[in-house]
Amino acid sequence: MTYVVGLTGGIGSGKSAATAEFEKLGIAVVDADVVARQVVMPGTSCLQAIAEHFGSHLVTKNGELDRRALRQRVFSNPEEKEWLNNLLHPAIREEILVQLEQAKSPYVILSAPLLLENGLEKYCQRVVVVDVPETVQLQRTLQRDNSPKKEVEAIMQAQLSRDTRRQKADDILNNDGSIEKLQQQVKQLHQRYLAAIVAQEK
Ligand SMILES: CC(C)(COP(=O)(O)OP(=O)(O)OC[C@H]1O[C@@H](n2cnc3c(N)ncnc32)[C@H](O)[C@@H]1O)[C@@H](O)C(=O)NCCC(=O)NCCS
Ligand SMILES: Nc1ncnc2c1ncn2[C@@H]1O[C@H](COP(=O)(O)OP(=O)(O)OP(=O)(O)O)[C@@H](O)[C@H]1O
Repeated sequence: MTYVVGLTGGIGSGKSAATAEFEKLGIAVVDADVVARQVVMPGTSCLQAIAEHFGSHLVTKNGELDRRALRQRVFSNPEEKEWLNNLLHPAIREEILVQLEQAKSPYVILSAPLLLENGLEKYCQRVVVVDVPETVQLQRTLQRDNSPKKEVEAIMQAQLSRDTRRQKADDILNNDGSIEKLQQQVKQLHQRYLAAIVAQEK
């Protein structure tokens, strides 16, 4: 399999902003959040299981998952979050591995908010963490999602702490500055990963 760089960070840390920069550099990105949407598309067994467990009202009239309703259910009830994770994480992992195999760029980014929580780093040669203070996470997510503060805080509580994530990182992207600063750091890491691949091939 191609050289895999795991990219993670808490909600609203800037994973999508960072992966967009890697894509501009011609690097394939496998995004767990995108895969998480694919596995609950209309007609999937996962969506059927969610409707059977939580109630058919979680499926909209056009047959799609009511994501906001499910978000409210699972992040206010740890047992329900556990049930959903146990259903979706195996399906997400399976599809991630398929997409990693299909990647054609010099290395591939596996972006996952729960990369470390779900042990996905075992598929990665290197792990980069997008790091911001919790206050910045909260402010940016509230602005982007227009979600209740308690809900975003519950999601943050369901994820690793900032310190634990930083300790497990091989590389850090500091994203508490401008987007331009993030772009500069991504370009530097890109050169390092290309050099690491050349060194590995020798
Ligand atoms: C609950 C759902 C439907 C809410 O959907 P919604 O569109 O509102 O949010 P979205 O999927 O974009 O997630 C927003 C952020 O929430 C965080 N998050 C999502 N799922 C989880 C989870 N199970 N545990 C902790 N944080 C999570 C991540 O930081 C994610 O980037 C959705 O998050 C979901 O299906 N989660 C379970 C699948 C999962 O664990 N995805 C993460 C893959 S690593
Ligand atoms: N350096 C930055 N300066 C200002 N705003 C930023 C910066 N980086 C990201 N943002 C904004 O903060 C919000 C969160 O960023 P982004 O969506 O990339 O985070 P994420 O980690 O992918 O979030 P999630 O875990 O919810 O998928 C977005 O609205 C994004 O445009």
